[in-house]
Amino acid sequence: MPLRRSALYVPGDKPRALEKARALNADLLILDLEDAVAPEYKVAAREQVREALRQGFPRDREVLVRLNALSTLWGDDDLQMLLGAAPHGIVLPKAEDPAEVRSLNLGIPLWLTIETPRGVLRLEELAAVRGVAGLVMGTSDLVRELRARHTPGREGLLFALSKTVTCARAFGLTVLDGVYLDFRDQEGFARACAQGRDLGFDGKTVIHPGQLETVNRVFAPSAGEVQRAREVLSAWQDARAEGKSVAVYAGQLIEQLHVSEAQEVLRLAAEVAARGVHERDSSEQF
Ligand SMILES: CC(C)(COP(=O)(O)OP(=O)(O)OC[C@H]1O[C@@H](n2cnc3c(N)ncnc32)[C@H](O)[C@@H]1OP(=O)(O)O)[C@@H](O)C(=O)NCCC(=O)NCCSC(=O)C[C@H](O)C(=O)O
Ligand SMILES: [Mg+2]
Repeated sequence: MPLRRSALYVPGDKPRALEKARALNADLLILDLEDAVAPEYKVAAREQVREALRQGFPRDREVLVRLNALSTLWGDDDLQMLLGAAPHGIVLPKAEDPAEVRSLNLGIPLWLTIETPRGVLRLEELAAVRGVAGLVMGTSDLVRELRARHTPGREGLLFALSKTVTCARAFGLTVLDGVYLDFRDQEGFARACAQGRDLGFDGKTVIHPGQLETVNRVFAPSAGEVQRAREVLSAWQDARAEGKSVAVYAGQLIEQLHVSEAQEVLRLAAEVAARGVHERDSSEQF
């Protein structure tokens, strides 16, 4: 699975943001035609996104586009534009109907936003549709629809968050956590990132460039985790060379599954390092 720690929503009606996004350290960009764009700018935004895709983005960036729901005035035209422009993926908002998702299997990977109670209830069917590559939490819509509240621990969302992660894992999909709206609050944002990581998300969607450094750091293995992974592998190799079926490292039992975990940590760390030059070069403050 590619490195997908951060996914920045970029409003499709803001040429300055579309331009700026090219140089930002987001693993994915989600060019947005849906909720970031007011109705009167929908048509212009579609043209601006088409032009941005035509001009292209850096090679190591995955570029997705979130279209308007197909039930809206704009959805069908958005889809036609995207079939021609061929981004790396199409993000469907408010996904809840597996038949509609099946009808969108058009050769471009599909990402589903899970942000309605019906979407949560039908997750297994949605995640199983051929062509679906990832699930994206839409926590703002979901909080509103559930009549829950935005709390620091996101208690009202835990069922949906965990069910989405579980379904993504069951079907081999990438899974991204929802946005943190208070984009100047770095401490609260770091806690929300850590919670998402600990729940099993691969990364998190963000709304502002100033959130990228934190999300990229939290969803990457720490230096301590990398060190531990190396030592686990070394302890395992020693144990196997001695003919043992399991190893003990730092007083803990190590089995094959822990070896696989350690290998995954090192794989992610290598991918982060490969991006690192680009990230260290960016000293811009927001
Ligand atoms: C939240 C914002 C409206 C804040 O905008 P602003 O006050 O203009 O921020 P700054 O002045 O601090 O911006 C500094 C520079 O960064 C550029 N910028 C800002 N945001 C972005 C962005 N998202 N992508 C690219 N570039 C960005 C500005 O242009 C400034 O550049 P410069 O001119 O060089 O100084 C704004 O950040 C924003 O609009 N964010 C995105 C909002 C959005 O996409 N919303 C929809 C997605 S969230 C959602 O719907 C989730 C889900 O569906 C759910 O239900 O949960
Ligand atoms: Mg939404």
